[in-house]
Amino acid sequence: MALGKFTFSGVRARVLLLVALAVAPWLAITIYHAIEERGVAIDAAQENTLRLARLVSFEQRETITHSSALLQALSTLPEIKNGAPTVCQQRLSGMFEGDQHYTNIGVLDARGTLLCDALATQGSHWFGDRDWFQQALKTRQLFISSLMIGRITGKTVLVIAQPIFNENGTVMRVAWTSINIEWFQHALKQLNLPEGTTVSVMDVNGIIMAQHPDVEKYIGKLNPLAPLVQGILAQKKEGLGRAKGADGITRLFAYHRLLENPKMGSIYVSVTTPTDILFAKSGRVFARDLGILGLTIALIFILTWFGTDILVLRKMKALIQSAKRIAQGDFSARTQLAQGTDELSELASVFDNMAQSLELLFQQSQHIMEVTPEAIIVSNSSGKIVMANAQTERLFGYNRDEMIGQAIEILVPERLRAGHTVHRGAYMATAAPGVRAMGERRELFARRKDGTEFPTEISLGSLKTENGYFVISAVRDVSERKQFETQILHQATHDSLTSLPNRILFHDILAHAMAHALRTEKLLAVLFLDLDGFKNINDNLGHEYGDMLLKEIAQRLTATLRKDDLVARDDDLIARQGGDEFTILLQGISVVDNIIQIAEKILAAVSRPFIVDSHEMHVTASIGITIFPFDDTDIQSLLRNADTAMYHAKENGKNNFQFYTAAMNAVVHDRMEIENGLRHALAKGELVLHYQPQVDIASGKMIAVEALVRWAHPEKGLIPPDKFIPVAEESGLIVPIGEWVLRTACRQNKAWQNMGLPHIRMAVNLSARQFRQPHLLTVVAKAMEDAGLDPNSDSLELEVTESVVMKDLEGTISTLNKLHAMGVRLSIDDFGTGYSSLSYLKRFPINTLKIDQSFVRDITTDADDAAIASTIVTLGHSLKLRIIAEGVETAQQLALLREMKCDEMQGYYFSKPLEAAELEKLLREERRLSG
Ligand SMILES: Nc1nc2c(ncn2[C@@H]2O[C@@H]3COP(=O)(O)O[C@H]4[C@@H](O)[C@H](n5cnc6c(=O)[nH]c(N)nc65)O[C@@H]4COP(=O)(O)O[C@H]3[C@H]2O)c(=O)[nH]1
Repeated sequence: MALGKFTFSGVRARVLLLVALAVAPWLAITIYHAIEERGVAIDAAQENTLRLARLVSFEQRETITHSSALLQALSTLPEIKNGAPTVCQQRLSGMFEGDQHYTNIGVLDARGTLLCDALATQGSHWFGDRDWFQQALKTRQLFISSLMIGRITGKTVLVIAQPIFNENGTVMRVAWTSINIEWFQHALKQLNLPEGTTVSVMDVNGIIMAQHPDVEKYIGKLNPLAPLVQGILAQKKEGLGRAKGADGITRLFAYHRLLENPKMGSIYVSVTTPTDILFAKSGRVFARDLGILGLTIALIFILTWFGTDILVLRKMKALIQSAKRIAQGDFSARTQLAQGTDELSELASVFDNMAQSLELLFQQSQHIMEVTPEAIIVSNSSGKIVMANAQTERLFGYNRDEMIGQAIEILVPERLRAGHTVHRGAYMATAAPGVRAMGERRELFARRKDGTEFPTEISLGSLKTENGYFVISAVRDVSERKQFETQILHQATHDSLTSLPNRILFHDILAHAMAHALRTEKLLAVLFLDLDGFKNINDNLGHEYGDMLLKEIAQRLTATLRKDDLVARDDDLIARQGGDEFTILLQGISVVDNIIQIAEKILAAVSRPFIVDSHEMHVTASIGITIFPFDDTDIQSLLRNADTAMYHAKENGKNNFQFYTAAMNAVVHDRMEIENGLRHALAKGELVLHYQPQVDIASGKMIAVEALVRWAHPEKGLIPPDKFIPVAEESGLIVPIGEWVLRTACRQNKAWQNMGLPHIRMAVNLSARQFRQPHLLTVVAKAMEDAGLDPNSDSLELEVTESVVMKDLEGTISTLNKLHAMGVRLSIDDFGTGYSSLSYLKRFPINTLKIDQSFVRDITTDADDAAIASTIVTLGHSLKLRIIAEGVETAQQLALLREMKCDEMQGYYFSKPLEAAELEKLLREERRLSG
């Protein structure tokens, strides 16, 4: 909660609530008092009003009493009681002259006929229908009428009737007098009434006889309160009430019955006063009291509001601000509140002391961090660096500003960053709230700002708080230790003279290699090498020279097995067994020829002279070879076998290698014979070319020949190419041989052309090594040019096997494009045996696909082979290529291929490969395909 902002749960609100609770009784008492006051005022007003009603009633009753007394006195007079009408008339005539109060006085007989009156009214007048007459007869006592118009005077009057009895008590006559109602009015006018008060006198029907003030307005009209009052008066003599008038004003009214005996008729007085006026004073007092109270309370609230701020909130604000700054790491924050004895001042003082202790503690820990020999790095939950010490700067080469806010992975080599992020996530996922002590040690390569890497040991700890999760890493550079360990390990596993792996490491690696070879179904070869003539050098030139020679030999062996060698591999290993003995491990061997090649290279390398300190030294090597798993399956036996084989090599005249088994040695023998013979075959002119026709299936015409090399060995006769081409390929002899074939074939074709024979294409095979030789394009161009072949005459086609073109695809495309540009047709040999990438096939500028003869051989009997052949035809045609099938031997095979729409054929069915002269005959005959 931010202080200063008002909230209902804040300190200020609570204080205000307390104040409100404190003033509430005061407010309640004031209101209660005001209500009381008002009650008293009402009671007093009611009392006054009723008193006024009584007073008016009393005054008005005088009129009636006076008139009744007059009438009763008259009734006792004999002239009135039973005198003749004339006598009666004499008595009454002029009786009220000059008296405003009465309009008349008269006597009626028992039937209501007028006998005499004061006005001496002439003629017969009957009042038997008048209520006052009938009531007087009926009640036999004085009766006062309601307001009415006098029949004789025509004035508004109130009549009082008095029955007159004879001795028997029978009503003989009725005396009456009519009172001028102005009499009542007159009496009212004398009253001095309070403001708003109205006094009315009403007859039995509630008709207003007199009123003060505003008499004219209401006289003769029905008082709206009359029914209410009459109802109450039927039971009581007087009363009080409150009612709202038609004008919307609420009035207090008091009423009083004028006559004691209701049977004598009913007149009553009513006094009304508007309640507003009555309660105005008490209301004013109440409003004043409430106003004063409100102002006082408001003042108290204002004082409380600001008082809370000054006395409490400012101190609390200072405390909170300081606490926040400390939470943000600013330990210099203090409340700066004056000393005091109150609780808040005491709290502030305790707080400041605590802050001071924290600051000291922080400074101490900062100092410890700065002087610690380890790089301390603190990172947050998103892996961003939030703190680093001086040692971090020294160790990583960044200054702190560069590191803060960066991902911690900037300190990790790029290749390890992704893994580091994963491990960081895993470490954080296991975090529990609180402190995880430093301790989890890890080893990791770190990266300096300049990109260099170094090994580190990292101790990890973490802190999980409400403010977040932090990982603390203490990083130590362990380069020296690692170097030392590596050195020790190297010393233990390497020969100190040559730095080659020693016997121990060789055994170790051999054990792993054997397991690996079994899994991958490859061969291993262990070569045991012993120098021939080393002892002489040691004896004659001394150990120093011997040592130097051994170092040189180690280097040459290493260079021989260098990484880019065609046969040698990365994981091949040379070790020094001791003295002049070396062991070599060759891995991933699939053909024995590879071992032979390497052994030959080693022999050649060792036998080259060494010049050490201007001394020329000659040594050779004897090598024994054993093959795992053929010869044996355990390390000791393998090494013993190789050693034994090495002795055979020594016995065999040194400077040679021997396999442990006789069968292997026979293979080596044959191969070496071929290789040696082949070296001279070219010079001796022992190589010849045979040509095999290629025929267009649709026309049956011979359209090309394939040049196939043969070795006419002086002793062994004609040797087929698959016996010597692989040896030539491995030894590199294929390059000069291939060039000879190309040149010979081009010349032969030109010779046939010169003879005027039908034009045919000459197809020549290119081996892998030939295809990759740097001067291939020059060699081809030169061969065509020297032979005089027209590049645009479709005279030369080069056949490259599928496996060759599918290696180094981009290089292949480039070479093929260049050959194509030279006007050479291109064909893919043995198609279907490799794994062609069809997308690349599209990009090769080739003309022909040659279905391998392994599919053609069983095409009529094996549905799979037929399907493959048919697919190749369809695929080739979709790529606009011509398809040739090789190895076609039967009419059935040809028929099927024709059905498949294969374009060309080559095979014994048409012709075997022939010498040039024989082929010339075919051309001359223009031999065609039958069927
Ligand atoms: N069973 C049977 N075989 C048939 C039939 N028709 C042809 N052949 C044989 O099939 C081979 C076709 O040659 P290739 O696939 O290029 O296979 C060639 C080629 O890869 C390689 N070769 C031959 N001459 C040369 C050359 O001058 N240079 C290179 N680099 N390799 C060559 O030696 C391989 C074998 O050549 P050759 O022994 O001459 O064997 C030839 C040929 O005599 C038949 O109907 N039935």
